[in-house]
Amino acid sequence: MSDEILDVDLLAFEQGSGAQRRAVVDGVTRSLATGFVYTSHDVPDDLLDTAYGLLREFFEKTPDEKQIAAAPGSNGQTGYTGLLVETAASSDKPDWKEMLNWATPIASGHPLKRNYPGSYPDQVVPEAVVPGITEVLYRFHDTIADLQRRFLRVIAEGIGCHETFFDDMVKDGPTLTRAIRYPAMSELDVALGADGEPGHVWAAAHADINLITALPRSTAPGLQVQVNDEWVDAIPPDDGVIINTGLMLERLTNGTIPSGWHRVVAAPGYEGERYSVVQFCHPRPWTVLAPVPTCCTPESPQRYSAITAADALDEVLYEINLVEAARRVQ
Ligand SMILES: O=C(O)CCC(=O)C(=O)O
Ligand SMILES: [Fe+2]
Repeated sequence: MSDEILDVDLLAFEQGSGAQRRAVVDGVTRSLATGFVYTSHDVPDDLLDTAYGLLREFFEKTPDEKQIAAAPGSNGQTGYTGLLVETAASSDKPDWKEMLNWATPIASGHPLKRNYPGSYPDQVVPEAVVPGITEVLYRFHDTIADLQRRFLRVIAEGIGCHETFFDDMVKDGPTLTRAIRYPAMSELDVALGADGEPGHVWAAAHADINLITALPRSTAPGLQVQVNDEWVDAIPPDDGVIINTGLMLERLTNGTIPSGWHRVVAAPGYEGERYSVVQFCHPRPWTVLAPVPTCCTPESPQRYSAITAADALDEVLYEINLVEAARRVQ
């Protein structure tokens, strides 16, 4: 496996010459052997600053105030989820993190919402505790979602599909934005009490379920990627966005693009908290995830059967402990 996470220029793919465009496709294809790539972008800095500022204001509220933004019945797909709930499929120790999830609402009569209400819950945002946050969160969501749609065009070319292959697949998809606060590790013992078991980390090793994930900014190091059985720090260049691949893309590409395994751990000696906002780009739930013909060859025969995106997501939500009526880890 190639072991380097490369830095590419999405804008050169969109605006450059044929040779520049090919160089970006080539760089992305090589880098995604690790499941990760860094890219330049055109998301305005002040949008990131404003969103992160308001999110910090939210997470600094009292636990009771944050609970106002909880959305019972949504299985963590919108609103606030408290500390020590989400648990990586590979682990039985919940993550030391709290989070706020949101997505842009679609019309209630839209067939996607009628057929897949679980994927399109009515949005719960903390407007009551942080006035003005709703508009910023939705603007942030739409801006990053558009960046992901554009980045998928590079990937489409890289796998020999038409560059617009993913456009329809993600239009009105249940793409989810998630703000995460990881408290200082020193606070964990207090939270767990005397019976607490060791072994919790900020986020245990996992691969994301979706197509690709964008990570525009974090406030401290901690994200690590598994490359050739070693954990390496993911440190994007200044102003770079991290993109990582998920299990749905691995299935669609017949394993040609593996999903990126990652975890979030506090660096030894680091005593602070960490904030990050990530966005999971999802295909529409009715998408049948079957390997594309360009990725199935005599040397690489079809490895995966087909499954709908809705069913694939349902299975993972159970595995990661977000199904409220069936928590695997209490
Ligand atoms: O906080 C990060 O940098 C990554 C978070 C993550 O991997 C996730 O929420 O799936
Ligand atoms: Fe992740």
